[in-house]
Amino acid sequence: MIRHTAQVLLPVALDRAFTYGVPEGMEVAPGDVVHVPLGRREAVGVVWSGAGEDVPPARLKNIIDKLDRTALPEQLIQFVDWVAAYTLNPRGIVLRMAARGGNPVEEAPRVVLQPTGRSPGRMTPAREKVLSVLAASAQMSKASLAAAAGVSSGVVDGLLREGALERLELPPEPLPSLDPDHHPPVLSDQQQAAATALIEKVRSRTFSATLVEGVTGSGKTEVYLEAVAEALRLGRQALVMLPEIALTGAVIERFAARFGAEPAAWHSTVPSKQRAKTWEAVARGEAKVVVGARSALFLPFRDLGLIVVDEEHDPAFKQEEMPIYHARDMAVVRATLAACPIALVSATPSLETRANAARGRYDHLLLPERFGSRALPTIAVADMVARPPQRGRFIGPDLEGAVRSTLDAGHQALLFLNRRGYAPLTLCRACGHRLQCPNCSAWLVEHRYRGQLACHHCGHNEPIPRECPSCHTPDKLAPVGPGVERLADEVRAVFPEARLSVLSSDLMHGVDQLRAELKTIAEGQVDLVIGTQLVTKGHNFPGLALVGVVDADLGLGTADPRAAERTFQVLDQVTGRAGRGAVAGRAVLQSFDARHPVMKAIVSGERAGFYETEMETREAAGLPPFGRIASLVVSAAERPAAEHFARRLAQAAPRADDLRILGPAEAAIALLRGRHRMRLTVKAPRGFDLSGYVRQWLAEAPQPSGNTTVTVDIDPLNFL
Ligand SMILES: Nc1ncnc2c1ncn2[C@@H]1O[C@H](COP(=O)(O)OP(=O)(O)OP(=O)(O)O)[C@@H](O)[C@H]1O
Ligand SMILES: [Zn+2]
Repeated sequence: MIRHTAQVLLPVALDRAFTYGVPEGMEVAPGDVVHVPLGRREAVGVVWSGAGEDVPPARLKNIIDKLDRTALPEQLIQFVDWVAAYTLNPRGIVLRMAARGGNPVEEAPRVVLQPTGRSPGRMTPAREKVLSVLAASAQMSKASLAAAAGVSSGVVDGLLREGALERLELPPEPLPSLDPDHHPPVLSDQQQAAATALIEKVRSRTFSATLVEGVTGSGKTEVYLEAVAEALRLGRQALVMLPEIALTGAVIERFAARFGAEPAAWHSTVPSKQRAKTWEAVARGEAKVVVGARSALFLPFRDLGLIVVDEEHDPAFKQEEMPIYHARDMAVVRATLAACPIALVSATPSLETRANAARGRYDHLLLPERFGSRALPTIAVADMVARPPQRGRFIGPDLEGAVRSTLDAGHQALLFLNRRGYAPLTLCRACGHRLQCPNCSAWLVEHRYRGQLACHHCGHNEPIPRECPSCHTPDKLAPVGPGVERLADEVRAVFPEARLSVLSSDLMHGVDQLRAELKTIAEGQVDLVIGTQLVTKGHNFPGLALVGVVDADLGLGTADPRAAERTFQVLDQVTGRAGRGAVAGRAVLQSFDARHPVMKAIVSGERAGFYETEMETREAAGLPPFGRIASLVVSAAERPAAEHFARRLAQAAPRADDLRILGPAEAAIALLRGRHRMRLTVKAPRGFDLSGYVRQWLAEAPQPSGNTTVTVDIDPLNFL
């Protein structure tokens, strides 16, 4: 007899699916979530399509049972396979992203009380009050009934016992439905044109990709909300992806104001019970709009009608841990599979997306002006060479003057410094020793508020020592350079009267506190804000008149080929927080290199010119978006092992036309979490199948042994 079998993919670091027998009487289809035996354990897996391996009947194990969960849609299965094949992550690891819903929790029914019409044995004033409250609103929960009547719950219990009230179980409350016409805005002509174009795309029910490029404050959010509304009208689902979960709070409020109810949120801090509910609601097509971080891309949408990637240029869309993938790029793939439009939204698009628009692969919608009568901020560079700050200070005279006049006028100012902690480096003034992480090639960052030195790469923490660990001289350790904590000290000394808020991820206890703080700022209860990149993204602080960038050169001195692009994006975005309300905005950029093309572009607002020059530079160097890159990082506990294997790997690389392999070279962070790292960089022309090439290379090359590992990053953003 031929036994019926099924392929089951498990959410673990394996690429292949396993073959299991299907017991008599059980029916399974691709996407079904099942329990299977795995060694001596039990595991949850997903029935996959395609062939598994042949298993001799005697060794074939049966599926244990099928879970009571909505199956993963066919499209999600295809998507997992696609992402795994492109990124070279094992399929099981990618599946784990898609199966994150966890087990659905049986929802307790809502219990309410209602009158039976029978009178209690004895009537008291308290009992009368309860019954009269219920007469007005037929059903209530016990707690709210007692509260509304102003009696103890014992009174209600008495009425239940005597049969004057009865219990009723209601099904769980349905999700609030979003109304596309709840509160539509009046759009400007420019906004309306863009919105109409997007709405047309949603109606067409085919794949298209559109870059929505609009200056900060042009109303990009308002525009894509119209496309979301159209998806709602068609009864279809929409996914809106944001780079930062701190942003979701404000965005969800805007959605709620626009549609009369909150969309579903999906990110790492959503409690697991809620996640399970949301996962199911998305799978059943009941959750129509999801606002989430990159992992929302792996939700089991039933009928996806639109994807929006807001702040599409943001590097936070790239997940740097397993599975390594770029959520913006994979979102385009997802839209292709779903045959729906995708909108990539930004004030400063990535060069990749702009190049796709220039090649005509993406449509390009422009919003060149701010909404209403608001203007973009005027921007000036404060030359730190010509007019340096006082010794030991970081705010120069130009910026200090600008802050002072802003505060005097009763307006808000923001000082941006993308460095957490007190000082990025601690040095011994007796012997010159620099305090370094024991596990990484990185300096330890002083966090004075919590009295620790921390490594921002591995999370290592140690108390701040009193004496130098090298020469043992006491009290000679000195901070070098500023972090936001040190800047805060300076600000307190220079502007003692200002109400100050310091926004840095490590100073906030969770997303809720951060959101509360952002709200306080938006409401104008703070005069001066000091913030890291947390404050640059998409926030609306209506009273903010001045943005001061303390170190505008910070991102430029790196070997990252995208350094100029990144700096341009960050500076445009952070200066774009100024002047969004009634007061005009301005920005001051402190720079030691005032003539740098990035500073010039930001000051003059010559965006097109900047992009053109950057494109030319990239093209000349064969870098993305004109060429392709993959990187292979070999790491091992011992340096010689990493070096040796990296060399053997390089030797085993198949020859290919136009393809170059650089390295192995020591990675910029040569030691990370106690592992030595060597980097191989593959450069290929655009259109080259890099995933296929690297897959073949790794299959034919010697396999790493011991603790040596190889991490593949297709289209890397991070070159450290
Ligand atoms: N048509 C409109 N009617 C009323 N208010 C609008 C309209 N368009 C934009 N606004 C308001 O202008 C501000 C900026 O709009 P929005 O946040 O959508 O811009 P954005 O382009 O997404 O900005 P950024 O890229 O800087 O985050 C918001 O407070 C928004 O409510
Ligand atoms: Zn470290």
